[in-house]
Amino acid sequence: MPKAKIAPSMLSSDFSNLASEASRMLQCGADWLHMDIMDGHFVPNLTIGAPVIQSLRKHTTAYLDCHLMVTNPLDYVEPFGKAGASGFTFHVEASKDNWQELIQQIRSKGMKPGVALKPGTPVEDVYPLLDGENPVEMVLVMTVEPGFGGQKFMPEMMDKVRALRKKYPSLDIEVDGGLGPSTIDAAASAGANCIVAGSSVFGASEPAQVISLMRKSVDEVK
Ligand SMILES: O=C(CO)[C@H](O)[C@H](O)COP(=O)(O)O
Ligand SMILES: [Fe+2]
Repeated sequence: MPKAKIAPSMLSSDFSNLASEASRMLQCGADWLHMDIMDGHFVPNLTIGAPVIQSLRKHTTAYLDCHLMVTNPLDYVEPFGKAGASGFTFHVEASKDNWQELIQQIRSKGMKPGVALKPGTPVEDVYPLLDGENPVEMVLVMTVEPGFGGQKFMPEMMDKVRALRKKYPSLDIEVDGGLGPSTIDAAASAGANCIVAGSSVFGASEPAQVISLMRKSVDEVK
């Protein structure tokens, strides 16, 4: 299984101090910064867009792992590429008829393509995006309904992670929603290696300890 990537979700940060919150997380040992993009339509919440990514990019060289919970992901590819996004993960539910073009465009703008799936979406729906000649490089398995931080982890989603890990041993598999010290072992043993964690990291008195505990749990899985 690929190495652990711990990605604090900046959704739980103090947005008025985004650059310093980002550098605090990197100092605490974060590998990636997870950026939640919500359009108020695909999900019932509105967050940030390309201008904020562009502003943050001026302050850090870190990998910006962008999770696009938007109805028309193709419209976001060019602005996010220009803004300096590193990963561009779109939802399979929002890309039924244009995922091939999406993947190709994301790559052509220098970003790493990923696909996300909501709890109600069967894992088989992402297989075509992994089996073609231009596959995505990461699958994000939602472990809560997308839209808000601070929700409860859905352990039944681990069946999807296990199925993906069995079929794609070297794939980056990300889990997102309700991850923290009490749920990391379930996710790691199922085969997840990219771990998004918002409230558990930002709510901790020692975020570095939470990050290192989660990394250890993933990297100890054989
Ligand atoms: O995509 C998301 C919500 O749609 C967030 O990344 C996720 O909820 C992280 O927050 P927490 O760790 O608090 O659950
Ligand atoms: Fe997310």
